[in-house]
Amino acid sequence: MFRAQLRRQAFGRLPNVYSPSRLSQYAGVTTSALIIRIKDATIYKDVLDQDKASPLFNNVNFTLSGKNEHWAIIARNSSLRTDFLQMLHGRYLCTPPDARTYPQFTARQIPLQQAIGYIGFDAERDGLGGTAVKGAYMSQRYEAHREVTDWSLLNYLEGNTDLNALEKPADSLDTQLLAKIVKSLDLEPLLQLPVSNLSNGQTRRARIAKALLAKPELLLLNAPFMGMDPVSQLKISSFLQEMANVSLPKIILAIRPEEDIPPWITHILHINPKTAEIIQGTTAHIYRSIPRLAYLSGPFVGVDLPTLMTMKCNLNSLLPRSLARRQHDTEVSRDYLPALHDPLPPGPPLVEMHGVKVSYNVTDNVDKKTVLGDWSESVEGTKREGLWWNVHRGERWGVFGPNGSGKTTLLSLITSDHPQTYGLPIKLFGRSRIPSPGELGISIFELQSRIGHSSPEVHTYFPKQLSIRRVLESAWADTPLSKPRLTHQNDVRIGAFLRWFAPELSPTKTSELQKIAETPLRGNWRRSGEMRRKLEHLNIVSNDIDWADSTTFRDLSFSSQRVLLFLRALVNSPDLVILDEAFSGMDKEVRDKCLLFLSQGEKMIFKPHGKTLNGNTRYSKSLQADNDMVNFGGLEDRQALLTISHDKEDIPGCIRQWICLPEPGEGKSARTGTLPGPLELHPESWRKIWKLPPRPEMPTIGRPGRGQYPRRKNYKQAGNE
Ligand SMILES: Nc1ncnc2c1ncn2[C@@H]1O[C@H](COP(=O)(O)OP(=O)(O)OP(=O)(O)O)[C@@H](O)[C@H]1O
Repeated sequence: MFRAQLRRQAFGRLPNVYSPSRLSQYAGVTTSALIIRIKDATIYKDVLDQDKASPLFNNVNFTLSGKNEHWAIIARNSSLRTDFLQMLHGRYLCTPPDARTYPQFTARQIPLQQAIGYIGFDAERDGLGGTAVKGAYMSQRYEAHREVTDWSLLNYLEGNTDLNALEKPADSLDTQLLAKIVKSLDLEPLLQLPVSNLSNGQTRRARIAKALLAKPELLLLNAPFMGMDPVSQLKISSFLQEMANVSLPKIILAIRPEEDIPPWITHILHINPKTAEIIQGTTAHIYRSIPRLAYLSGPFVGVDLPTLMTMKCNLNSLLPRSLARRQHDTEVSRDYLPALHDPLPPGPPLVEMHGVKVSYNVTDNVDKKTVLGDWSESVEGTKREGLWWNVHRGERWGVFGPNGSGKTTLLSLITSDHPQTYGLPIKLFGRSRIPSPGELGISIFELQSRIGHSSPEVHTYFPKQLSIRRVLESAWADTPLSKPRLTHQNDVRIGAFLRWFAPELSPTKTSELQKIAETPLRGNWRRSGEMRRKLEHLNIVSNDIDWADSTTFRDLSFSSQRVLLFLRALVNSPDLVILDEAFSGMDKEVRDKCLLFLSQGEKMIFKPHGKTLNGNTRYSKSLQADNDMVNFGGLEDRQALLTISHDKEDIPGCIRQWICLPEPGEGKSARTGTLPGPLELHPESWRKIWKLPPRPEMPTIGRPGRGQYPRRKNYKQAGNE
């Protein structure tokens, strides 16, 4: 009776999904012991939205107690995850105002800004924020020369990033904590390095360290594992668990549904991407409510369906029928490639590296650091120093390796952003950078016209004031800001790209093409003369894509900016396409659309709600394909592709060759291999690339079903007690 009363007092109405375990969990917890208490709240982005009655979240109920509970916020859409964490952080308008309270912080009079820390890696920009200085131009990252404002990582962590830093007393720094964090996050060897030289993964670790050093009571981490190699992911996850276990600080993670949910997470809050409806409870409870989540990111992640089927587990109750059927029937990848798919025969070499070694501070024996090629390998039977690697036309490479192993450095040698490209034994498109007797060197302008490149670095330094159309046009220019050399064909190609991606790029999120596709015409309308005329008319008049002139790169969301840079890398059909973390930060559906476009161009469309009886019915020929008006048909055989990603979901299905760089300082050489088909349909290959141990036995979810435990007799026979 008393318990029921208390429950009513603390929560009012019950949360959207309520589990008995959750009920008992809060019985006995007084309101003042709660860290966050949100009850029947409606959240608006700003006051104006309130007038328009378009809330971000409706009827939010959420409680974070001081108990040993660890929450993960899961949503497919990056902006939903960010908005929810920001809402927990005290941002946005809450109605009624007292529906969102922070009882513990209020009782102890700790200001919210001090009590709650937030770091976002997802839709927010990389880099170390305003507290540190990133290079002013892309190649500055790879230079050995240091400016006075090139703060070291130690300066950054200690907060000494003012020019008169020495005049500031280093009072509040907890040196013990600093030492512990630096050790646990493997930052020790990087402490004296300028922050602008850190790799993406190293930068992320540095940001986590900085946030922990501020000693918040609660730390909100948005997509902390994005861009981290699988080994670092595990290390950081167990370090966060260690901190969270003692509530120093308490941690809430926001992750994507396809990411592994760390095993120490006890509670999940899932946000529906379409309706923003919230479902929450213990992990076991959520896996039972949303079996798809258990399959995608829970204990079954990475286990292919046939293996799952053979496991002693009541899968029927776990997997929704449609998913089971789809996984079973489909024999094509997301980008419409068959499960077994031979690589293309290699053409002439585009990139030749004959013993490449990248070192910094070579004149200083103490500070000398080799970041790539610090090994010897067997080349045609002879031991040779450095990296020996060729990329041929028709090849599709995945470039892998732990954070800091030199992947971006390797690609920067190819794009020539790295100053050492000139002195190293590298040939690009058959020529060296510097002229040799009887041979002209390849110019930077020729390189730029033959390489399409999208990466977090390109994103950071790209001029944001350009219109969407100008961004695509700049693929035919010497630099993003110089005048492009355009022909009528280029214009038609740009129009085709803009139309295909109008739902992602235009302010109205609609596409004229879609409207035409839905126009009812008589007879075999998709292939009628009338349809063709309509499509041709679009190309001539082009007023359906006027928005591309009036909308700038800056106006787009982070995910759409990434889409635009991906399209820029493809639009002029360069000989070599380099996609370095090009899909990170994109929403899942958008990323899959980009992958399909890379492989099939305008030929195929994906219908998320198509019939699932036969996997192929989800894909159908496009209007353009039906009317022989495909302008871009995906990556061509004469092109080569290089992709970098730590996320297996971001690897294009066409990748057949892979190279994995060793851990820096390991002395081992790079490993190479091939894939039998799309990585998505060969999940075991991912473990092979990363040399990961076999997956542990699948844990039991919820109450064990029949046959999940060995019979008592066999159990004893096996020598167990
Ligand atoms: N100017 C420099 N001086 C010394 N070391 C540098 C310099 N520039 C880069 N590095 C180091 O080179 C190494 C390789 O960096 P790179 O960005 O190529 O790694 P990566 O494999 O792409 O990592 P990530 O997966 O984290 O993006 C890193 O350890 C980085 O700190």
